[in-house]
Amino acid sequence: MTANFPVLKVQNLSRVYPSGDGQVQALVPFSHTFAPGLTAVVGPSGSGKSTLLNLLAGFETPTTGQVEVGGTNLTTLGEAARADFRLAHYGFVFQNHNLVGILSALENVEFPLALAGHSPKERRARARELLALVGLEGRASHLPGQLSGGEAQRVAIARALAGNPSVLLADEPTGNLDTRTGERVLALLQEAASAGRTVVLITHDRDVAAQANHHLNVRDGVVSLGEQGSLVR
Ligand SMILES: Nc1ncnc2c1ncn2[C@@H]1O[C@H](COP(=O)(O)OP(=O)(O)OP(=O)(O)O)[C@@H](O)[C@H]1O
Repeated sequence: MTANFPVLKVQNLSRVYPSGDGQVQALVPFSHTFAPGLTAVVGPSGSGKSTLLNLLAGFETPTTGQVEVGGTNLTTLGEAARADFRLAHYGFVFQNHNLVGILSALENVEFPLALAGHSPKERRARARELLALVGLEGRASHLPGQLSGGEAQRVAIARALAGNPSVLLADEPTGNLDTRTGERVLALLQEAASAGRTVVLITHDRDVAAQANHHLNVRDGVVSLGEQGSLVR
C-alpha cells in the first residue's frame, strides 16, 4: 500500500563553487518535481551528482533556487530548523554508511529516534522491527566493526527508515558490495520507494540504474531527464 508522502521539488536550483581565481558551475540551474519511487542519478565522474544530492539534503547552500519538501522551503530554514526538518523528513544511505562505531547495530538504528524524542521503549521496539525488516535481527548487538559491508549497509538502511522519511537519499549504496548483497540492498530501497517515498540514488552501475522508476542524467552540471542508463559509464 502506498502512502502520500510530501513531494520533493526543486526550482531553479544551481551551485557554483569558487575555484582558484575562477568558478566551477557544478550544477546549472534546473527545476524538477521528483515523482515518488526510485530515481537513479547517473553521469560521469565530476558531473555534479554529489553536488545535487548535497543540495537536496540541505547540506550545501544553493547559489540560486530552492529545495522544497511538502511545500516547505528547506533553503530558507535556519541551521537548527533545517536539522530538525531533515530528521523528520529525510533518510540517508551513504557508501561509507556513517554508522556510529561505538554503538551496536540496534543502537545505531535507535539513534535518530532518540534525537526525535521517542521514548526508550518505543524506539527499541521500532529499531528491532527495522533490523528484522533488513534481515539482521541476529546482529542487533554487533558493533559496526563486527559487521560485513553488506550488513552495515543494511543497518544504514534500517536507520534511514527509522523516522519514516518522505525522502531517502542514497549515494552509491551498492558500490562496495558483491552482486548478491547489492541486489538485496537495492531491493530494500525499492521497497521503501514502492511505499510512496521519493528515493534518489546516485549510481555508476548500469544494472542498478536499469531498475529505477525514473532517471536523471547529469553531465557537466546539466541535469536532464533520461532513459535508463544512457549516460552510465
Ligand atoms: N567544495 C567544492 N569546491 C570546489 N569545487 C567543487 C567542490 N565540490 C565539488 N566541486 C566540483 O564540482 C564538480 C562536480 O562535483 P561532484 O562531486 O558533484 O561530481 P560527481 O558527479 O558526484 O562526481 P563523482 O562521480 O566522481 O563522485 C566537479 O568539477 C568538482 O571538482
